[in-house]
Amino acid sequence: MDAAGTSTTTTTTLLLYASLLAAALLYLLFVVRRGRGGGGGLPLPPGPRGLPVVGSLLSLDPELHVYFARLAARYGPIFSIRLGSKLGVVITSPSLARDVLRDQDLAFSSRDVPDAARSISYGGGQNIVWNPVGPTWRLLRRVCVREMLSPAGLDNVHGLRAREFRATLRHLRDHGGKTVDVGAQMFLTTMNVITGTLWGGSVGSDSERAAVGREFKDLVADITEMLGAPNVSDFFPALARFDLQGIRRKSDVLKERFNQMFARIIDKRTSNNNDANTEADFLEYMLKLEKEGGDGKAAFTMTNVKALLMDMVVGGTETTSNTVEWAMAELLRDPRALANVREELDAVVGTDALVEEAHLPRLHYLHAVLKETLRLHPALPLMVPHCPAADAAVAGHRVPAGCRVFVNVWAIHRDPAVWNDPLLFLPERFLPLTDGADEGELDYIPFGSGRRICAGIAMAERMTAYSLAMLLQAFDWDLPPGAELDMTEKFAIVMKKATPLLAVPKPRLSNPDLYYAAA
Ligand code: HEM
Repeated sequence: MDAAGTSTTTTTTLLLYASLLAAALLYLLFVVRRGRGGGGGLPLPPGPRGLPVVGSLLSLDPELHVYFARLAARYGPIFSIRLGSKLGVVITSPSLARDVLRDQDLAFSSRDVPDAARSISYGGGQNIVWNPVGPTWRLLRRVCVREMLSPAGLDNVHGLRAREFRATLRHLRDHGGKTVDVGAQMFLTTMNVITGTLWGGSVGSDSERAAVGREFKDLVADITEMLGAPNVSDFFPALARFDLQGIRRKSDVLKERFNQMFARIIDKRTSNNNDANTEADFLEYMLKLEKEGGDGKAAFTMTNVKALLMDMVVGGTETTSNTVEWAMAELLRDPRALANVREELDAVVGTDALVEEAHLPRLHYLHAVLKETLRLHPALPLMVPHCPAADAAVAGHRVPAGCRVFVNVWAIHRDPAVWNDPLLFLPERFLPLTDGADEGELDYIPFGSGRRICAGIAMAERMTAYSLAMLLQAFDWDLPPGAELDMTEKFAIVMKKATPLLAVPKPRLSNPDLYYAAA
């Protein structure tokens, strides 16, 4: 890290500590401490004792998934940790993950909404991710999964994906020999596919769309940073109104920028409403549902329309593009696995044609590479935390209502009791694709499980497979001269590579015209 970066980090850390100190004092001043919650007889899960008032906040490691894995090694597969006035409960075994996510799915299906997320999700209760399970959540999920994210919904916009992938292909071809930021490139492609699926061509020309894509990219990066930032308002909810670190103010600004972009896109669509060429895309479907007012069980408002657009744009982009970036990084340091992917691509597609989505079902090794990538680098290492609405019991321990339940997927996926050589990148462990993971025990859960399972699995699987296939079928890749691969992770709600993967593409298709073929 350079000097400027170090000083920014130091300032941020000092600010956090100062806020914590202020929070602790304010907390003591303003809050009458409540008792330890409804008895229930069962003990809380074991865990570090922590300090009065702040709990374990001062010993938190920014790499939260690794820190929690260390604590699990000491306290066991269920432990509790107090962070300010909040209690966290961390699950680190496949059988307890099954208990929480499947056997007691409904009891654990609420969310403890972080302050930043409340702002970004239009006050909470308006979108899928941060809504408790209920009629609104059901309606929103059904709308998305049925109309946009199901295999059939995805088939309807197959042409759009092909066009966006061809545009990326051309861009990389024109960059042949120059260094490319693989994750940033894949982010733009994913963003264009997702926004294209949401509102089709209503944003205008290609260059306008590229500009919108760039603006969204910065906004999504800022939002995931806000969601991952340790926030005093979350550790001491009674102090949230003071917004001591200004995170809510920043989140409100980001939300408003998104809001204005969505409003522009919706206005443009509604003013073109009589246009016979209006596409039957997801936005059109949502606007129709908004006019009807819902499904009779739950209302569907313009705020829901925007909150759902936010879910798709924020939930679908970095998760997908980071996975492709990790897969490329793993393959660039494993020539044997890379050669296997190539051999399969050459057998199924060859080098005289472009890879198409129709080829994907025959690319078994490539799918195994992606599964292995998500095993070692799950996009959401602690998932989206769950929350019991009432006191619950797990493995003889009390899990109090309102606490934040983390499932450490990252640690479960590296558990030597479950996986042979857990730290090695071995796609073969997923061949044939049905083997290698015990569904019953939930030892492989990159998309979660139960009611709250990722709503975008079909899209994620198609996009990651198509992206990786395209990058590897059409190009050879080298690291820039003198560069070394750095596989360090950076924890955030969506885990990143600490340093972006930079690599140099070299075209390998037999006919240069293929790179410029129309979809
Ligand atoms: C490799 C890519 C992806 C991974 C690894 C991933 C993983 C996850 C995980 C772990 C959760 C939380 C599950 C839980 O709370 O139990 C989740 C939730 C969600 N994901 Fe994904 N996701 C990916 C891509 C996508 C895409 C492409 C979309 C949509 C365009 C999407 C939409 C959602 C939504 C809406 C939720 C909230 C579900 C709910 O709370 O009911 N995801 N995802």
